[in-house]
Amino acid sequence: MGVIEKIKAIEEEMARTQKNKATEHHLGLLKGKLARYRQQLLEEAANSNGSGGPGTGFEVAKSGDARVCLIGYPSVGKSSLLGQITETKSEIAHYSFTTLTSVPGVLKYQGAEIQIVDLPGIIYGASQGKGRGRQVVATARTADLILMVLDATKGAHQRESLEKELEAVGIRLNKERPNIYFKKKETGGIKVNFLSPPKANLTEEAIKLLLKDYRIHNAEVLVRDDKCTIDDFIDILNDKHCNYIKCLYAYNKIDSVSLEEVDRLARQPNTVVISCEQKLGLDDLVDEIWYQLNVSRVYTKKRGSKPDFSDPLVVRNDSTIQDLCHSIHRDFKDKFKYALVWGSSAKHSPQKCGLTHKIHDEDVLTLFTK
Ligand SMILES: Nc1nc2c(ncn2[C@@H]2O[C@H](COP(=O)(O)OP(=O)(O)OP(=O)(O)O)[C@@H](O)[C@H]2O)c(=O)[nH]1
Repeated sequence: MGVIEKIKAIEEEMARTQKNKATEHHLGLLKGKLARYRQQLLEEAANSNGSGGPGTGFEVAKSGDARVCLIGYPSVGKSSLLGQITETKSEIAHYSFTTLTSVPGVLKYQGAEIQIVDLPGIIYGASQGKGRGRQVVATARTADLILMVLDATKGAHQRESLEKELEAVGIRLNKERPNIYFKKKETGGIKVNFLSPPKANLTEEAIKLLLKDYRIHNAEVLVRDDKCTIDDFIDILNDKHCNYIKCLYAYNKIDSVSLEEVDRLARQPNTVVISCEQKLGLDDLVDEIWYQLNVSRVYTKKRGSKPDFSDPLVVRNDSTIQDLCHSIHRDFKDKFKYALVWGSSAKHSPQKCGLTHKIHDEDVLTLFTK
């Protein structure tokens, strides 16, 4: 039996199995197997150059300060959106499947450059190993933020099925990595500990059953969060293939639905409502993209001259001067002597700071080297 058939058989068995306390462990085992086979399928795809290596006209080099991937069904308006918020104008035809290769555009936000990649609108079937869907997934994994573009005139199924597809290939949206410590050992058997008694279905028995199925006989497990589920533990077992990515939902074409519907959609979490045609909500969307990326701009200034506000360095929020040095060059921190810092992170202006100083958005720094 091939992997695809095995996946199908497990999915069928899961659909047949009633969900209740008695079947919980059995379902957990099936889910664990399913995750393993899906991983195998994606690995096979990657090895056969299905992940979008050179020559497929798909993979895009990561450039700019952050990457946002657009995902959505054909004709929801991804190309129109890209045309509105980035500097790359992609051709829009009034029929489906115009986006056959990904078109990277650059969104300039107060000097920072955010790469926006439009993925082909064909993600469906990716988890079953079908065609281009796999390549879409491989690129989606590299995103700092996924922007799911949805058609406000269509029902909830479009969002649900995209989420299901992403879920099936190990992309977890708006979720933190489960707080479980797991380490394989050479000897000593299986040791399972809980910081506090489990409140969900992840019990010691469930963990031991899964580990046995994964042929892991020596390991240490510490569940730090009492709300962790069997699914969370399966994710930890398949950690290399799980990506935890933020997702922003953009409902387009709000010009074509009632105000009540716009209001209902806009109240959902992590959601922005827009109309590319009427140019509604686009500024809010760009602000929200920036906010969700969770990055800060830092301006550098040479001694005696004004800072260059047109060309910021972009670092994750909560970064230190050491992180900033690392983003300039791998070895830069070895040359670093001290920095003068202006801005909200400085106690007085300028403050003389070392490598451990935490920088804030829009700080200005002069770096002194040895
Ligand atoms: N009413 C309305 N129509 C829109 C809006 N934005 C885009 N459209 C229309 O939706 C259709 C599809 O737009 P595209 O931008 O090509 O959509 P896409 O998601 O890139 O489609 P594919 O290239 O097939 O993946 C076009 O006919 C657009 O004119 C909008 O805000 N309101």
